[in-house]
Amino acid sequence: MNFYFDAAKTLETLETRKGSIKGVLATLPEKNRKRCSALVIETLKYKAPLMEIIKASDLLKEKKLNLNLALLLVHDMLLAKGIQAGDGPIKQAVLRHKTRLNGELQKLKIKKGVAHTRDLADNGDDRASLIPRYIRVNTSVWSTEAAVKEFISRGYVVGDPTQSKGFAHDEHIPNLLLFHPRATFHEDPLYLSGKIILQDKASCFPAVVLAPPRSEDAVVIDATAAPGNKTSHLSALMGNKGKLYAFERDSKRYKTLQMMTSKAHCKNVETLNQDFLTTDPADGHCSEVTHILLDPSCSGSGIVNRMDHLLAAEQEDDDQEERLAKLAAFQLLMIRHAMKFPSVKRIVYSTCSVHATENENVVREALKTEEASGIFELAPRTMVLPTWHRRGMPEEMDDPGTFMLSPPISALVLTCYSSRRLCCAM
Ligand SMILES: C[S@@+](CC[C@H](N)C(=O)[O-])C[C@H]1O[C@@H](n2cnc3c(N)ncnc32)[C@H](O)[C@@H]1O
Repeated sequence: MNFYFDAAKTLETLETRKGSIKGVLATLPEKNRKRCSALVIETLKYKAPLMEIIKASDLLKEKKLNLNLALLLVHDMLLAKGIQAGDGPIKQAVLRHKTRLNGELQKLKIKKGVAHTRDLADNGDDRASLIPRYIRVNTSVWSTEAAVKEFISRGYVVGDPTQSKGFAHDEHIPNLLLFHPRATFHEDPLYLSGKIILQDKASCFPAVVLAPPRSEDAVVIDATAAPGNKTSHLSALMGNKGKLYAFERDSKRYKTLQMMTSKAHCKNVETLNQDFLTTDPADGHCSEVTHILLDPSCSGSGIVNRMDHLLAAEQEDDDQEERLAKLAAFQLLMIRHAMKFPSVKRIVYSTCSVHATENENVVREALKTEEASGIFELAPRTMVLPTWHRRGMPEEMDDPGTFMLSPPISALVLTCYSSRRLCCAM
């Protein structure tokens, strides 16, 4: 039954929208991760009909059950191979309602006019199936030329990634390859050994825009690092030289960060299970930091994948506004803190949100603060992926001439750049 408790806890975390489904599942204990993830995703796909079925029954009158646990157990009892746990009071409680729950399922299928139970599923956001599978070659381990040769030796052809065996170089991000959307590399030895990183294009923007120095005396901070894809990207861009301090305040996510940076062969990274806001910018190595990446917690509203779509519909408007305002206040605090580092030349702020509240508005406010005054300004387009076609929402900024850069789907990148001036782009 522990397995169901873990899965119920995961559903609970997802309700608080503290991260994407993928991110939250990555923090599950490795032992049960695969099985637990599959159950959570399947249950989310059927969440609406399962809720209807459970509510129409008396199941929740059973004292030992909360809604999430009930969703998982009813899912397995009605839609899978049965409850995978030994006999115990909780399993017995659900089994007592089996006939009624089954009856409600049949009624629901008639009401919805579907012949098969699978037709009740929410199969997610179709746009996700059009996004290429992106692979970042981990240049800390090998070169992109070697990676290309390896894929060609496996029968892949450089060219059109919409063909099942086609792949191509990304036109904006160096060392990023595009494959067919259905290509999977999760079990591939190249992925398991850290030679390739599965990282979407938008998520690669911040490290490239930060452009950290590639020298032995470089001192860089990744302020909000777990799970660590941007950390390993920064480390690779630094040529694994100098020092990259990676902060993560959440202890569970910190473990993932340690695992990911070790798997990616990052030798210049020092991970710190610490709140970035508690650092003293004037202290020790902090005073030498020249580049900071800030990719703080956000609403995740810009992430398009089949799974996160399953959570999207649940947010009420009022709740959302309050939540966004809270996130924006925290994000502003993080930028203000980063601006206090005395040697910092460039700050990149990025989110995977599509809301101006968390993007343009946060930057606009950041630029008005005393920390920014006379020191930081927005980066011009020439410094921030100049060939990228989109620049965010100028109407949301005080200076409509400011260039902003927004990827089409997954993330808004805002770059604050300083050489005693701050530049920014989204
Ligand atoms: C959006 S995620 C970062 C994703 C990461 N940059 C990557 O690409 O893999 C934000 C992370 O920041 C952490 N975090 C939030 N506030 C923090 C703080 N004040 N100090 C350190 N970490 C923080 C969260 O726990 C979360 O793991």
